[in-house]
Amino acid sequence: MRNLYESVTKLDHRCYDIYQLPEDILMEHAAYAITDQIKERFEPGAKVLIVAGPGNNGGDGVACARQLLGEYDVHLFMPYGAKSSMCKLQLERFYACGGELSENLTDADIVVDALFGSGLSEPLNEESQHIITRLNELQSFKIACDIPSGIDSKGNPLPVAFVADLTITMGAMKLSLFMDLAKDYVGKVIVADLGISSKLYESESDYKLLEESDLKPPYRTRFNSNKGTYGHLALIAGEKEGAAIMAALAALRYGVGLVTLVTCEKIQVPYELMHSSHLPPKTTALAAGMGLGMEYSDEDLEEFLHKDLPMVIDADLFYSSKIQEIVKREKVVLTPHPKEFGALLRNLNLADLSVEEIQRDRIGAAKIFTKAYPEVVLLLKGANPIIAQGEQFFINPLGTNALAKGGSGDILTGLIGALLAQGYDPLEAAIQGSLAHAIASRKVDKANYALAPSDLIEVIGKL
Ligand SMILES: NC(=O)C1=CN([C@@H]2O[C@H](COP(=O)(O)OP(=O)(O)OC[C@H]3O[C@@H](n4cnc5c(N)ncnc54)[C@H](O)[C@@H]3O)[C@@H](O)[C@H]2O)[C@@H](O)CC1
Ligand SMILES: Nc1ncnc2c1ncn2[C@@H]1O[C@H](COP(=O)(O)OP(=O)(O)O)[C@@H](O)[C@H]1O
Ligand SMILES: [K+]
Repeated sequence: MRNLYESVTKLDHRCYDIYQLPEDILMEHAAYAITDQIKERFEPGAKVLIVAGPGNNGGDGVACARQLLGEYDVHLFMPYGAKSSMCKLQLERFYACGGELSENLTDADIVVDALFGSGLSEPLNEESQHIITRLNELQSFKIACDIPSGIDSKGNPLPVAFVADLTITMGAMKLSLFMDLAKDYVGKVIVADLGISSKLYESESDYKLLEESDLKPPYRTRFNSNKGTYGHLALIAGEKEGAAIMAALAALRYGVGLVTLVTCEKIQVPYELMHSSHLPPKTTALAAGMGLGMEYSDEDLEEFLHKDLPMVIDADLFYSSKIQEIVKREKVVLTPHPKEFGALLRNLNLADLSVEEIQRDRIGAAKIFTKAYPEVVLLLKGANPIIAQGEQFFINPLGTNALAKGGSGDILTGLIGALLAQGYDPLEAAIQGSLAHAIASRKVDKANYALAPSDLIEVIGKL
């Protein structure tokens, strides 16, 4: 798990004021992190095009150009010259080392985008848009310095933004790089240490980035155990019972001892699942909402949901008035996708936001909910799901687009339900369920268009 920050300005200032590390030292390290990646990936002599802007993001690029001079075929293009004092200083050093500016954009093995970083403050003018479009067309390996130019501080791409293979972000991970709308632009994201370890550079943060090493599957450690030791998950099956069946199969695969589908009607269920018209008395957690439809009366729902059990709620229940009571309970995880989240916010009279408004400020939208219901765990689905409770926010960047298919969400509900039933607290169940879901999506040995829910269930057994 890594810290994430809205801005690192405060952290940079701590370096100047407390650690006595001036901007020059930080910038030299920032530039070297880019140089290092180029040297690791390309032989000396490779052609490097660096596009540097007028501020300190440009300064990083110019310093990198100087570090590569003599060993690589360096082309430094500066459409707006150097304006910040550090950028000017770097340019003087570049000239002193024999560097010359390029007049044009040129094809290259590697492109470094150091046009704008955290200082992007206005819409891109036509020239910048043209430059970025041209860079995006090149077949080069593309590195973004700090943040791809054209992505704003909330992670929203302007109409034109640089598409990187690798983003080297300076000092610490930024929230903006892990918003859904930025996912097609950032490529792989790595952090550059700026001459000081991350332990000293970073301060506490309420925002965390989940990593593969955070996954802790529910391995069994007790030898003297029986099915009851591992909990009993009840899933309410509704109009589209397939959704609850998939969730139930995922739950069984993720370690829960007993799984029962609860339904008003007699349905065919796979032989490994149980089936009942009542909530089993020893139920340890509930999952409800997926495929529920509108066939249940409030009384039916009351019968199934009356106990104060840990529960994960999904899909159709976000549209039901029942949710107004559920969010007041303890041990609740909600797993809406953005459209369902909009409905939930309206249902609770918290806000009236469109899907686009939610996606442009996912953290802000999540905060509207967590401020009103700080006990409830919210998992806002998406390309990079956000898991939030109170003031804590976790982002899971590990899932792939293979998950963009009907049924993926049902599997997630099953995984979270399985962990709740096995005694995980709701926040941990949501984090661990989301990690298992995302990591499984990478382990399915199929083309990314081919993933079916059953493939995910299979792989979940081999994490
Ligand atoms: N502060 C520090 O100690 C460090 C800063 N670093 C770098 O510094 C960057 C931030 O530098 P700055 O604050 O100078 O900001 P930037 O370099 O990101 O951008 C500011 C410059 O771009 C111009 N500008 C902004 N938006 C524009 C637009 N849409 N069209 C045309 N011009 C535009 C501004 O007028 C200003 O000249 C970081 O992203 C990072 O790359 C790193 O060197 C690490 C250390
Ligand atoms: N492009 C993507 N990258 C990563 N994860 C994704 C992507 N698209 C969808 N997912 C994940 O897949 C699941 C889809 O859930 P949902 O939209 O509820 O689908 P369904 O209701 O059909 O099961 C969510 O967990 C979401 O985070
Ligand atoms: K940049």
